[in-house]
Amino acid sequence: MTLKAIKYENGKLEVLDQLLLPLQTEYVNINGVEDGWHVIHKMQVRGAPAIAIVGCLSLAVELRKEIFEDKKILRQEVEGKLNYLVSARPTAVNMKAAADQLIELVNELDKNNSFTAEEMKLRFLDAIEAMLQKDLDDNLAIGRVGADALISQWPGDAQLRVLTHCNTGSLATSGYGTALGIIRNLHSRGVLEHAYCTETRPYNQGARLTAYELLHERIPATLLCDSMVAALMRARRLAAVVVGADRVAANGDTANKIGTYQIAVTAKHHGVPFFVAAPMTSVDFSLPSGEHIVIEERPEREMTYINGHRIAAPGIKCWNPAFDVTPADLISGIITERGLFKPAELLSQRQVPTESS
Ligand SMILES: CSC[C@H]1O[C@H](OP(=O)(O)O)[C@H](O)[C@@H]1O
Repeated sequence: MTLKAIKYENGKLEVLDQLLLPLQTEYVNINGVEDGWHVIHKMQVRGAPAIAIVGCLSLAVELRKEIFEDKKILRQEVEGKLNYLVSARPTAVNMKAAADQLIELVNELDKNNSFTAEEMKLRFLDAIEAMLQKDLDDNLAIGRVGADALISQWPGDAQLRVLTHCNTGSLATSGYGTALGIIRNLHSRGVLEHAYCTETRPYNQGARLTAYELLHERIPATLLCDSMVAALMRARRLAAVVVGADRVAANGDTANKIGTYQIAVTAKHHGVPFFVAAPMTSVDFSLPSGEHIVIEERPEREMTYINGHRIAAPGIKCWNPAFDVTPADLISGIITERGLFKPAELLSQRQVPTESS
């Protein structure tokens, strides 16, 4: 049973407060989009897919409480609140992509005179609530595709040692995870020798969240400081690095948690295949390359304090980008629910419609 970052039932939404993990397990009630915006912005919930799901569900919670008689008012309220939710964190594309799709839906429903305002609202709510299962289905598919890919490029029947960065598991999605889902799948097949997770300063998604998920399921794992990746690759032959993504550009350049780029450079130097695992909802075909991706900068306090204790010299200037961009030429493959693609092959998926759940 994997950890649940998101609990949603009959219009009630709760999110696991990830700022308190792993030592405290507390759920936060989400009563509307204001709550949704704040838990995303403060990173009480995080992870590209989870951000989109929680953001949209926070709108669903709010709409369920209202009765609408005017379709135009419903459409305007939906558009305004979705665009507000997109502003909570700028780099991950999933919330923006979901907002665009839902705004397109609500405009279609508004123009369709066979629907009353309440029927339009119910159709809209169904589309939002379907995101949970769609994301889980995508993650299970990514797990299968990714495990097949890693096994096929690893000689013989030797077990695999895999490194991952940040947290891309059940705590970043609706369940199972993306890159961590591949590690779960390898473990379930009995072919994972060991997983290595980096602490992922300064938010410590690896030390606090990924390590927690791996221990929770008794998956053999070792925690590394971010500075230890090169030494590990020199000491142990890794089968692959697999990481998540916040926004993949059309050419395969990938924005992911800060530190991903230097792991990719290190992997290239050591001849370790480097894979990105992401659902197609994380691909932004409107961006030709990664140079156009907006990189969120977070407050310096997130670097200079741990649990309220200052760890850096008072007064030192800080730079705290939450993401970096790994160029496509450092990426061996992009693992999606539709299959494994080389970065240059990704564009072939641009017009392929996403199956509804
Ligand atoms: C499947 S999660 C994708 C992505 O999101 C994480 O960022 P954050 O924890 O700041 O939301 C990290 O970059 C993961 O790889």
